[in-house]
Amino acid sequence: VDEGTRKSLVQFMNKLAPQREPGWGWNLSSDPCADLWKGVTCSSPSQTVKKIVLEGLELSGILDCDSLCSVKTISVLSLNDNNVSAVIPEEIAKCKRLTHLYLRSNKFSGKLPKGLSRLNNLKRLDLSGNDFTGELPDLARISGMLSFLAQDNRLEGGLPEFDFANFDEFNVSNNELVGPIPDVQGRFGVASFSGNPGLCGTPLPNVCPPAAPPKKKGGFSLKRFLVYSGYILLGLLIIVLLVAFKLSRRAKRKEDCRKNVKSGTASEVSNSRSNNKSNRTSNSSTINTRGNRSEYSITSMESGMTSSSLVVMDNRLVKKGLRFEDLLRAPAELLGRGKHGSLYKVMLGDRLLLAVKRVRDWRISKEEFRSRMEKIDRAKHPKVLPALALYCSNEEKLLVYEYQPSGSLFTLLHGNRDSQTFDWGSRLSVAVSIAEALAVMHESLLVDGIAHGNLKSTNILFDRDMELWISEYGLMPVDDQDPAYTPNNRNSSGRSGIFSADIFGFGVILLELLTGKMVQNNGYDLATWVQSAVREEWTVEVFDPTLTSEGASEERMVNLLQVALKCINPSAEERPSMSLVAAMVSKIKEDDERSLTWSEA
Ligand SMILES: Nc1ncnc2c1ncn2[C@@H]1O[C@H](COP(=O)(O)OP(=O)(O)OP(=O)(O)O)[C@@H](O)[C@H]1O
Repeated sequence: VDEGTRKSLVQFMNKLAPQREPGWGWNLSSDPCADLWKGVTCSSPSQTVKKIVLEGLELSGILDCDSLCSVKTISVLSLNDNNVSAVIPEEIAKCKRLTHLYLRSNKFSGKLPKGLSRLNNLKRLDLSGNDFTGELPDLARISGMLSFLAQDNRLEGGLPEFDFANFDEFNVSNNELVGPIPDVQGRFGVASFSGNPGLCGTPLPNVCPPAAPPKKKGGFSLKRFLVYSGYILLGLLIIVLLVAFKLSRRAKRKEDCRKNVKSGTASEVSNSRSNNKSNRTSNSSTINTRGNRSEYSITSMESGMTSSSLVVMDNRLVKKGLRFEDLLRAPAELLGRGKHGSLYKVMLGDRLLLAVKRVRDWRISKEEFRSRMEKIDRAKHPKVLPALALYCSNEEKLLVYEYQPSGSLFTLLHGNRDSQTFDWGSRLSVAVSIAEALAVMHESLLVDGIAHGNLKSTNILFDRDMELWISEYGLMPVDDQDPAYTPNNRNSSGRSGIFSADIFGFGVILLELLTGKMVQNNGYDLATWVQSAVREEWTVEVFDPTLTSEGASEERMVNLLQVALKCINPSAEERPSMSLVAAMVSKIKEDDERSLTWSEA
């Protein structure tokens, strides 16, 4: 473990337990992993600190998050049953990798930091048996939480709208909370909420008072009358125009349809991506073909699908009452035909745009498929695009995702984006986001053996706010013909080949980010080219010229290239784990940011 990490850990412990037993380690002359510091767990091959568990040790200092959170690899902190006091500092927000935070039965006090709600990877949080006051931060924005325990404090204010469907533990009893209890979906009883005289609604026996009627607005004025009549007239005009437009479109469609039927065939339009240029023909009844776009309804894909096999996982779609028939009837546009299936853009109602993936040739029973998708859904990582619904019969598998309007990493790198450049800092951020998300997913789904299975730049999507999403996680069986996959081998950390294939995929994404070059043949061409370039010692020539002309640090590009080369190591067993990769990439980004701050200063 490097010296910086050791220093930070010792500082953290100095604040927590200034007097401690010498046998614990926790000093600068020893190593937390090699010398087995008290309560420290490291990941075995990479020797990075993963967990700190210091329970029931009469620790009576304070929590120094500044030092703790500078060790980026920590995912578990437990200080249960000690005497740690004062507040949880705002800097806790920097512990981005934390998945488990246990602070039960201590002497913490004061308000909870807002930064707690920025710990996007948090799954379990135990704050019970302290002296916390003030309102709860908006923890409901952490989408993957599984448990929240905060009983026996003095917390005030209302409860956030937690998504109780995912929780297996929840307790806020014996506090000073007020207001209605959100819908707990029958999962938690009175014991989870009792001892808060101001709380009301199910499951507590006291009914909430009716909401106060909205305040009456001021009296009627001529001005307001004129404004409202103006709006009404404008609304009517828009409706008339819309109806006229729809009627004329319908007439045109009928006309086109008649022409298509006459000509006897309808052409499907190929994937717009370069690797899939050939037009195919189909005997499906295509509704309408305009320019290089096709409109289908999904009905044309498949007959014999039954409504009963649609599983709707997203609350918004449950509320909308999504039925399988709605999906089948909606207009759909073919976006691509990849190795593993086709992707359709489907317009549901006026506003909701969906991406429906039809998976091809996957011999997995419908029960297995469903359970696999539910496990992925439960892992709920904020950067992994959740499936909104799924359909499975033994022959056919469909996955429904939200359509992401800002394209993929592939289009960002290789598309025609005019003057917009994708700079070095943004590329590093993308690399860190993907690596960190995959590290958490690999860890959560290690036992189930579910990796992404098809990691590539077309599966890294951006939403309207250019937030990154990893799409199609676990949707494919890993191709056992793929040399990146070594089915029976387990590497030294016990990971099966399926996870190593993801690490290879990530390595290729790093190469794309560094070289700006397109990938063909699953990334082997790019990997081989870069490997030979590095052997020939013309490393610098491999980098994307826009990066070099932007002045991106050559040293850090080389460092990132070295990480990429480790990931694409032909021997799957020698590839590093995803959490080690994430730590290496994050370190490069931190160095880059630090050097920027220096040069600005
Ligand atoms: N949810 C989505 N929203 C918007 N675009 C998407 C979405 N999912 C995929 N895409 C884009 O649609 C195109 C086609 O997707 P598809 O999954 O068929 O391609 P692929 O990833 O190359 O194939 P495969 O996954 O079968 O190997 C890709 O360019 C992809 O980036």
